[in-house]
Amino acid sequence: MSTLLRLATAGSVDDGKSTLVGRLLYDSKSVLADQFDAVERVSRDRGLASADLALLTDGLRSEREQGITIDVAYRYFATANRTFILADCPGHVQYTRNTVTGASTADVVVLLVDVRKGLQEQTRRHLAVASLLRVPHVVVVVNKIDLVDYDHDTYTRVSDEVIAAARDLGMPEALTLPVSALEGDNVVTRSARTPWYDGPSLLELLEGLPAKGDPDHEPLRFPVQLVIRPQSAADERYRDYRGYAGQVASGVVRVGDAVAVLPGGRSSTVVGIDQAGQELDEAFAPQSVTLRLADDIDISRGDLIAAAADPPEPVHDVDGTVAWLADHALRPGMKVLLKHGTRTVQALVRTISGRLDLDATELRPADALELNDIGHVTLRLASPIPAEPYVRARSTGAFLLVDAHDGTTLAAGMVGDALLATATV
Ligand SMILES: Nc1nc2c(ncn2[C@@H]2O[C@H](COP(=O)(O)OP(=O)(O)OP(=O)(O)O)[C@@H](O)[C@H]2O)c(=O)[nH]1
Repeated sequence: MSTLLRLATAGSVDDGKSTLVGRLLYDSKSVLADQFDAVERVSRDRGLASADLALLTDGLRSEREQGITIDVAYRYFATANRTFILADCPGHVQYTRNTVTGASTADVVVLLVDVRKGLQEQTRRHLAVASLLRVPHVVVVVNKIDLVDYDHDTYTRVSDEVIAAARDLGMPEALTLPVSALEGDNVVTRSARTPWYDGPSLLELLEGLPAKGDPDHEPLRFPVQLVIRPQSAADERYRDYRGYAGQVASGVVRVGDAVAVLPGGRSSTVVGIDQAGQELDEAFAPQSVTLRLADDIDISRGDLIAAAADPPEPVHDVDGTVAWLADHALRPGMKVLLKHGTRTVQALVRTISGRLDLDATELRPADALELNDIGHVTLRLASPIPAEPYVRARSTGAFLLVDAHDGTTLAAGMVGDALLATATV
């Protein structure tokens, strides 16, 4: 089993995310010497006394991609014990969009709080999003502890506040720790300046978190990205070749497995699993492979190959919890595109059944969802999708709402009443 850990950072502007990530990369020796030289040079040019580690992170952000990752940069780094994929979300105004994007695939969210400010509205919002997205672990870094002279009581007050808020949002215990990203206290090594804290450093904590669940216990979900049929294969062996390429979204697929193809519902058996010219006996999430089936079924991009014993039901109506990410409001009657796995269908917003009130942690009636609101909606689809509750399957329970005209992402959504389940726990 891989010990890969996906982490996302979140926090309000200036809480120190860039500095923390830079410190983590630098102190864990994940930064190349030439990158650090460049940071020292720029810091000197700007008249700073010491290297500004936030510059390491800003370099990372310039690697932004298009589309859904537009506001999030990903970076791999590794220690002797574990490989990490870091989704770094800038803390500007549209914090929810970034948090949702980064956190939707994360095993752990590292949430920063400035010890002098304590729990903020945005901290609550980030906790709510992490809770909705069922991120397995939340680590709250109580940062800038150097600015309160490493005071134990101040830390405890903030830590207690955060833990209570997390509990109100139905989250399992949030872990908290005192940190100075600037000075490096408790980031990679434990600090002598916080003798009252006997827990692990941030890196030790991240290295020790349990890895993702065993894919063997999850049902197979394989969204088809591409149908492969060599038209003029010179080699006779490939003349009748027909394969379905994609990425295993969850579970394991083995040769001989019975599968259902959705939304049509036809069933078949896996007779081959190909990957880069090799034949495999099995493949598991998140491997990209090509499946061959025993029967000649009409399958196209956007279909879902699922375990025959446990297939999701294709539905025309979807109840969902959405984080609204657009500047214009979401209102009933609006027409959008819904992207689910590799399938895109037209959708009509029928009702808004509520908006999450973060202070009361409950749903309140609403006519519209504004930028960064989290709410519950019902959607009618032009053609069915095999949707299943997000609480059951994170990979196939998630969807995006997209603007039909310009393709921008309007909302990140989760099938089902994740909100109510969360808010009433
Ligand atoms: N004293 C002290 N200052 C810190 C600490 N961490 C960050 N800072 C300072 O706080 C300011 C903001 O830090 P950044 O890392 O840029 O903040 P950010 O949250 O990443 O902000 P964005 O990149 O805009 O999202 C900078 O001046 C940092 O040097 C800390 O632990 N102690």
